[in-house]
Amino acid sequence: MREEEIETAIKVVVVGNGAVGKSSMIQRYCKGIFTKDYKKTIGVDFLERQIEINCEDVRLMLWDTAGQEEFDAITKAYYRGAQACVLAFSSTDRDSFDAIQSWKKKVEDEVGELAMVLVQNKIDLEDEAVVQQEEGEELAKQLKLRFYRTSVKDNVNVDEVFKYLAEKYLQEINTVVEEEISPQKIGGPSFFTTQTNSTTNGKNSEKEKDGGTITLHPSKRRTQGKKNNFKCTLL
Ligand SMILES: Nc1nc2c(ncn2[C@@H]2O[C@H](COP(=O)(O)OP(=O)(O)OP(=O)(O)O)[C@@H](O)[C@H]2O)c(=O)[nH]1
Repeated sequence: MREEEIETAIKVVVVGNGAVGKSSMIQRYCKGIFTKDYKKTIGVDFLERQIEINCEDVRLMLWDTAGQEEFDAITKAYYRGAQACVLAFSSTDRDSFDAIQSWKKKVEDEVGELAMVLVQNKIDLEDEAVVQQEEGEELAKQLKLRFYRTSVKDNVNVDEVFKYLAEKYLQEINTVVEEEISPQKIGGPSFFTTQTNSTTNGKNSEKEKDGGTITLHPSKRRTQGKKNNFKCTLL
């Protein structure tokens, strides 16, 4: 019998103008709370939550970055190593919508390509809305990103945003492993299986003698050097 234990950690950065609801979104997702008070983030903050995707444990490390430009130098350093990103704007703040492309660029300049999603927050504030749903949809189409409309206050779609990013990231990384690793090199496809049908070759993996643990090191080419090790235990 063979049992698999996989742990993946994903660094997610949440970016966007000040007061769009980045801290609130992370707090809602990780702690299940919402507060009306606005406390400007100074620099960066960090929370994490563990979820399960396709029977796989995934640890999401959520980095909350300040929206004000004065903190750009600090926050940029924290983008490095990110594997996923939330680009957030607020329904009630046109400037935050107009700034999305520049946030995207700031992150990509540091990290390269990564799993991204566009989020329109504060959809509960219908009367104060200055950005329409269609505009968000249009921008998402243009940027080729999935679009979510959230209300952190009413807890609408917040879980979905992070679940999508985790799934997208896992899909990408598993494609890398599948693309680059030929089963023949390790003596046939039955040697190693995961929920993703990933296999490995001698270069990117080690089979440790004790307990039959295999550690997969996905290619650095598509992951831009980020470390994401899959651990599977064969029983
Ligand atoms: N009505 C409503 N208010 C929200 C929502 N999300 C956040 N807020 C409020 O918006 C304000 C700003 O939220 P924050 O989460 O602090 O914003 P931020 O993007 O982290 O701001 P910076 O730290 O300055 O970058 C707070 O008063 C929140 O309570 C929402 O979905 N609906």
